[in-house]
Amino acid sequence: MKFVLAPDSFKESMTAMEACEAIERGLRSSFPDAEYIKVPMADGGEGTVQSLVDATGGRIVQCDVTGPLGHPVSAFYGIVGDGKTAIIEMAAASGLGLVPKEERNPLITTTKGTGELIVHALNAGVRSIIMGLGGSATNDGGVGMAQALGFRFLREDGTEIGYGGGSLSEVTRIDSAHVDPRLQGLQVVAACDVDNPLTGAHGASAIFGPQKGATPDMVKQLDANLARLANIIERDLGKEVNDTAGAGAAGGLGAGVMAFLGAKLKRGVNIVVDAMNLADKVKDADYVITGEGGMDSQTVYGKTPIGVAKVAQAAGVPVIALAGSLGTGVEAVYEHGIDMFFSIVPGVCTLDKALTDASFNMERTARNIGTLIKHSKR
Ligand SMILES: Nc1ncnc2c1ncn2[C@@H]1O[C@H](COP(=O)(O)OP(=O)(O)O)[C@@H](O)[C@H]1O
Ligand SMILES: O=C(O)[C@@H](CO)OP(=O)(O)O
Repeated sequence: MKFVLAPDSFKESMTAMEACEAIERGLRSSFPDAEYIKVPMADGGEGTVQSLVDATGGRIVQCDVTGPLGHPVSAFYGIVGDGKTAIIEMAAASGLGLVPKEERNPLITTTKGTGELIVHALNAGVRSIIMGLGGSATNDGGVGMAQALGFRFLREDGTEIGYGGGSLSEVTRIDSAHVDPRLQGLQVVAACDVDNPLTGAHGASAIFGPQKGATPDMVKQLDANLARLANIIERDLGKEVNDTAGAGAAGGLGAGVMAFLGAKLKRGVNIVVDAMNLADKVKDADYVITGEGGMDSQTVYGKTPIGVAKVAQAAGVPVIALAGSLGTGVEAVYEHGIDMFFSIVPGVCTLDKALTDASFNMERTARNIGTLIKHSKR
């Protein structure tokens, strides 16, 4: 018997690896000698660094960088086991969680710290980067990141603009003469959590600006500034970034990584599926078990359980999903390769209690599933 355990992290209760371990403990009571392949998954959002580090025997690197408001913050990134690839979650350096609610203002917040994480990783000798986009406090089109890497964004009079989405109204040209030479030959893939374009009614500013503190007037200004940046990028760097799906992720950092790092944008879970060689691992499995904290009608839009289910389905392996909460419309997942899903929560209780008991609840549910499978095989 072979089980592939490929859950996402359960927000605020279990890392993906902890979820794998709890599932394995539960199944082992019926299948003590089965093969358990633990594949801690992620979709490019929070937990991606931890999952890829855990899966590859890599390490987490802590470092101080410029935070979204320009003050130092303590951030981190991961280096996978072979030492050649870094995993960066932009939110670790430039995330909304780093800015108190009353100080949120995308006119001034910068992605410079994300660029500093890249410099740190380059100093550590990496040749490729997987970058998770989402959860940002910024709307600067990745200009702060690019500034940290040596790009200069110049005003009419040749001086450099300051930080934030507001300053982009002053850019008249981009000077690439002093860019870090190590960017040549660096491979970057960006894991986007959304597929919005850079600008317009569905763009970064209109859709995600308000949650970062933008008023309706600010949204207009930010949107116009990103459109201006896209035009200057096209003229000075020869890259068309506005309409690519994902360009609007993380306040336009999606566009920025394409323009300044030559990055490819992908759906986050697909990047992790590739990085983990999931297709190889599920080939001869009897069951694939996936899951995440909450599953609902949104799960089918590229979340981890669906990304995992697609791979399992292609290999003809049945998929079981385990979740904390099952929300409205979760039945949609049946159409996307998930054969059955279960909540691990035993009954009505507070969220605090469900989060505290997560690993016990997971183990018990997995144990019941294991017993059912064992008896069905008689
Ligand atoms: N062990 C758990 N039991 C019950 N609910 C949980 C558990 N873990 C997480 N949740 C709930 O599910 C929500 C979504 O979690 P998750 O799907 O992991 O996050 P995201 O949607 O950001 O990927 C959490 O905010 C929490 O309310
Ligand atoms: O950072 C952002 O602008 C958005 C979209 O990428 O993130 P989230 O989906 O976490 O709101």
